[in-house]
Amino acid sequence: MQTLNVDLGDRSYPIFIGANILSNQQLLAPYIKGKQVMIVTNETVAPLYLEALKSGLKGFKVDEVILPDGEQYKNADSIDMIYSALLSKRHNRTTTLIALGGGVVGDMCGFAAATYQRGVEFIQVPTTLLSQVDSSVGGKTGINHPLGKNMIGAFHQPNVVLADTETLTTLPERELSAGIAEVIKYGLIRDPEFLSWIEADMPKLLACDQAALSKAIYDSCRNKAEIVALDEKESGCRALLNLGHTFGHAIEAHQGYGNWLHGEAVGAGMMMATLMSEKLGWLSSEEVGRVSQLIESAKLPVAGPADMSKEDFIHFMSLDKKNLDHRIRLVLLKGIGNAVITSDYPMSAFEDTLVAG
Ligand SMILES: NC(=O)c1ccc[n+]([C@@H]2O[C@H](COP(=O)([O-])OP(=O)(O)OC[C@H]3O[C@@H](n4cnc5c(N)ncnc54)[C@H](O)[C@@H]3O)[C@@H](O)[C@H]2O)c1
Ligand SMILES: O=C(O)C(=O)C[C@@H](O)[C@H](O)[C@H](O)COP(=O)(O)O
Ligand SMILES: [Zn+2]
Repeated sequence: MQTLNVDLGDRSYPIFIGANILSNQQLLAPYIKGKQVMIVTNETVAPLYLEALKSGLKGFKVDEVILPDGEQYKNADSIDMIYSALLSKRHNRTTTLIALGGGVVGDMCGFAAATYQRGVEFIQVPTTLLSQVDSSVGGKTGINHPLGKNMIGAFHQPNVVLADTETLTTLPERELSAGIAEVIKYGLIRDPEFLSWIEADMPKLLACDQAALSKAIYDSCRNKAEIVALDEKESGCRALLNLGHTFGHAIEAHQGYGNWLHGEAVGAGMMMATLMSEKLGWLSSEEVGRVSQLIESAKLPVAGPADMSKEDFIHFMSLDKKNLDHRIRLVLLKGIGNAVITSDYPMSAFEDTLVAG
């Protein structure tokens, strides 16, 4: 088992990465302050891992709420299901929520924890590659709105993250690829050495090789933990973790949540950010080719939906949370491993990218 720490002073917490750890009472119990526990999971994950998790919670009063499965259910109705379960089972402020699932479950569980009785504690037990490399770390929680992705939420850090790599053995291939999008992102924004490793070991990642996945998870979480420690609430460098997301969130919202997986939209979005960086003279055509080859090798899309117009992109991107002064702020690449956030670019370069996207 590997351990990382997210350094946030008296709110610091560990990330444990290893096989068959989600039923380990020694890892869970120290991060549950009271006697009550509410497990938040969904219809797909519950039959796979709920009983294993409960076996590591002996002596606690454990309840569970099983949500419908899908990005389209990352909404207020699902949050209300969690609140109703907590209230009907008389959970008080000493309760601890446990998110058992991917990023959708984790974001909603975290938001319910941030808001139930003005805030209770929670634990992340991520079970997709994407949630193990990204969503379970850093405290971004929330739900979608029809007008935009993740538009309602809160920053609320977990007490601990248990990334059980054994759970990835049941993950569909399409979901594995979606998680690799966020892994590639760390290499592109700040870690060129990691990017070279991803390129070389892509076949192992796609084959669900445990050693390769463990390294990808560790190095992704290391990158994310470093950024979160520097800029927890995204007033600066944390925005770089949004590479590809301004385009990608527009794709998800336009296509209807759940049609494009988040990681697929991010893959297409990172390609669009790369192409725009080339138009600004910041990337060479060889570098663009390298990024395209890498995203494609992960079985991810390298372009947006054919039925999405320039106006569709602008409609959703103009609502993005990073925007200031009515200018769309984009994370672009001034080189491989060198991301910047800017709204200072020629509109022609932006619009040409949207048309090509
Ligand atoms: N908070 C953050 O920092 C952050 C970061 C990245 C992404 N996100 C959010 O995360 C979401 C995407 O997360 P995701 O990619 O994990 O999607 P997801 O949560 O929808 O999970 C993907 C699918 O895999 C299923 N599943 C989960 N674990 C499984 C397992 N072990 N075996 C088999 N099936 C399993 C799920 O039920 C679902 O059908 C998006 O809403 C995105 O906005 C948040
Ligand atoms: O943790 C962050 O910060 C990220 O940007 C990680 C992203 O991969 C993730 O999709 C996040 O939810 C997007 O943030 P948002 O603020 O644009 O919703
Ligand atoms: Zn993301």
